[in-house]
Amino acid sequence: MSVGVIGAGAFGTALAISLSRNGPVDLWSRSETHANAMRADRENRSRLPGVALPDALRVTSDITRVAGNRILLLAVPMQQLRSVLQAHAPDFRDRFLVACCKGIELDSGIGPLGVISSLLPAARAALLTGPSFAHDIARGLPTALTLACKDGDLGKALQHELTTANLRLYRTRDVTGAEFGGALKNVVAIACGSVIGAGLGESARAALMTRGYAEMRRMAIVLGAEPETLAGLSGFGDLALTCTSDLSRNYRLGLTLGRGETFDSSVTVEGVATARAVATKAAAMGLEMPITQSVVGLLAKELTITDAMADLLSRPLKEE
Ligand SMILES: NC(=O)C1=CN([C@@H]2O[C@H](COP(=O)(O)OP(=O)(O)OC[C@H]3O[C@@H](n4cnc5c(N)ncnc54)[C@H](OP(=O)(O)O)[C@@H]3O)[C@@H](O)[C@H]2O)C=CC1
Ligand SMILES: O=C(CO)COP(=O)(O)O
Repeated sequence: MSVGVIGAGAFGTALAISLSRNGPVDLWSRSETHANAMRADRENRSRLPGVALPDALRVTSDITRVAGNRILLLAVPMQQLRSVLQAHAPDFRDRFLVACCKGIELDSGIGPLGVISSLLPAARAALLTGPSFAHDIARGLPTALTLACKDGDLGKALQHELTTANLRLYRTRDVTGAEFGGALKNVVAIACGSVIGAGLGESARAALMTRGYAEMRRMAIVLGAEPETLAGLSGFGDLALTCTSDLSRNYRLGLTLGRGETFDSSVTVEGVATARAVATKAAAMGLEMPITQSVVGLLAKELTITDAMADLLSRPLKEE
């Protein structure tokens, strides 16, 4: 099946590079100028510098051209997914849509597949998520991801179509677990970056990763997810990657918060909106999510790291 990628950012470009090892791939940018530059340079200098675009990767700013493919990967930031779908819904009809974003929508509290089904109820959709940095995928380094799809047969077909020699896909039907694991790990990564940036040590980071994982499980399981999904690539796997590497933008934002520095607001950091969305949702569900709450407070500058740690350490003692 032919593949098109919507969104020529770091991840969309990396996936297009990787998949073009299987056959031709169309990569769509909303900007004609950006598409022209990528075609001329055979590189995405603004979002993924240093990796050549293979000949089989065709760059376009023409939505009808990319939408001619059977499988469309949606590689745009979570908070933009709805507007992209609204703008191009007629072009996406009868396509297999694979959301590649990680987050929870701020206004609705739902994840990428929820957004797709709210706008296109008949769409056949899946989610691609898990531990991977765009540069690693683009350079052909070994990577394993999760393909989540409620429809088992479609999930199998997409798993085969989107696996490459270096990109190995596992599949699950637990879309809720995959959506919430991938979204919440970014919030925990901001928390972990903050404590490292503030010089509070590796032990504090390990505590936040573990208790953050407990928050991920708590919310996802109440929403119907399987615990095993949270323990898999889309949950624990991505948590491990994002909370320990300064290649992660979420972790780097945390580092700057911890150091009292400012972060470039043009960079995509999914955990910012997701922390707020999840905190609101947790309150409505009556769930305790103290680390998420602390991240919301830090981002809003209502809390310092010292306050946040004091709050977390003084919570009532309980069983693990
Ligand atoms: N980078 C990574 O390593 C990974 C990223 N992801 C996920 O992929 C998703 C995208 O991230 P990433 O590619 O890194 O982000 P980038 O910031 O690199 O790129 C975002 C892309 O989306 C485009 N875009 C934004 N809004 C719209 C819109 N309304 N219509 C059309 N295009 C739009 C941008 O276009 P423009 O340049 O014109 O603004 C840009 O090309 C995120 O959810 C992220 O969590 C997942 C795994 C790894
Ligand atoms: O999702 C990612 C790794 O799996 C990328 O992380 P960042 O969005 O924090 O850069």
